[in-house]
Amino acid sequence: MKDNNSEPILRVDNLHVHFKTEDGIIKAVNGASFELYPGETLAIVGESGSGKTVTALSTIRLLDENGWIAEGEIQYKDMDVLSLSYNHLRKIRGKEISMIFQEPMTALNPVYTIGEQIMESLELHLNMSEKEGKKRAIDLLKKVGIPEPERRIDQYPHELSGGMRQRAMIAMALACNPSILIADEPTTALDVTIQAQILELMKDLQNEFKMAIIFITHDLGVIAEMADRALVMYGGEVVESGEIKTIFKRPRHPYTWGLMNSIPRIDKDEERLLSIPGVVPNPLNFPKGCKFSNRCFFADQKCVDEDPNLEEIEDRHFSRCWHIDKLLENMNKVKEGEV
Ligand SMILES: Nc1ncnc2c1ncn2[C@@H]1O[C@H](COP(=O)(O)OP(=O)(O)OP(=O)(O)O)[C@@H](O)[C@H]1O
Repeated sequence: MKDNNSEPILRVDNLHVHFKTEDGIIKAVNGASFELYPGETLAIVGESGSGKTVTALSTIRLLDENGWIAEGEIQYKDMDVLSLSYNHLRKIRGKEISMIFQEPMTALNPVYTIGEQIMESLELHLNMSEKEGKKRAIDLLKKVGIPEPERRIDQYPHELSGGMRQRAMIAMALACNPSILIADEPTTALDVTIQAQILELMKDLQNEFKMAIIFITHDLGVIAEMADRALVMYGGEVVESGEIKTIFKRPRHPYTWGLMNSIPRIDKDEERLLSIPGVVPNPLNFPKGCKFSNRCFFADQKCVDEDPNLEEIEDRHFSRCWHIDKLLENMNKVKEGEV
């Protein structure tokens, strides 16, 4: 949980990330800014291609070879990330800022045992002896809920079930007690029961390890319980940001509202699913005005012509929309059953 008095541990300001492709320059992130506070969970939400992963990975400059940070500032603790040497960056990656992914096999090496992989990280970053490392690895496997850790430590990734592999990857990511964990769709590939267990585990570990989490997901439903704040991204831009409770109670961007309406409600007799028509715009050729204008119920000529700024619409709640008034009117109509 966020400590309101603390300084941010990570600050990203006006981040622009580009990729060179045969078809031209892809503008994947277009001016994203955010802060991350110690111990909090910040969700980055949006459909596929909205720039969530690239934004998060840019914080440790982990971009594909054809990509670069075209503009912006990134500050981690008192360090200017964009001017760090490669050696310095390597010390931060995996130790202070670590990652887990949707597919654990991206992070786990199939030819080494789970124990060897955790111990390697401990040796590399913390200079631990083999004996100390093994003890810590067993302890970590226990913490992430892997039964019989003394035996499992000698198993290879393919010998574990999907849920257990996810737990092993989490153990590896937490080995050096990071201050930030980037979790990129960590539960998307798992069935609902295992998904709930992994989310619960992450919350417990966050309390124990006092780390901040950047939780990337396309599913607003997942973050309701998990996150303190959210950035909603569309077309490489933040279109709404704020406390998670505020965003769920009072969404102030038509895109967020659309995402919320795509969550099936089990507490309603009649399930109402208004999914968002159309697809995310091509990053080689964004519309001139608001990037969401061609899919928005409320768009008019102004939206097509002029790109709105991200404005603070109430305390620490930001939205990038010309027509919050129309959105509110419509939300009320839906609430009253008129639409
Ligand atoms: N190496 C690359 N070369 C070209 N384009 C890329 C590269 N990596 C990412 N992109 C593009 O950048 C945009 C943002 O990608 P990103 O992976 O951040 O989206 P996302 O919101 O995380 O979606 P997903 O959930 O599908 O990963 C997309 O249009 C993607 O195709």
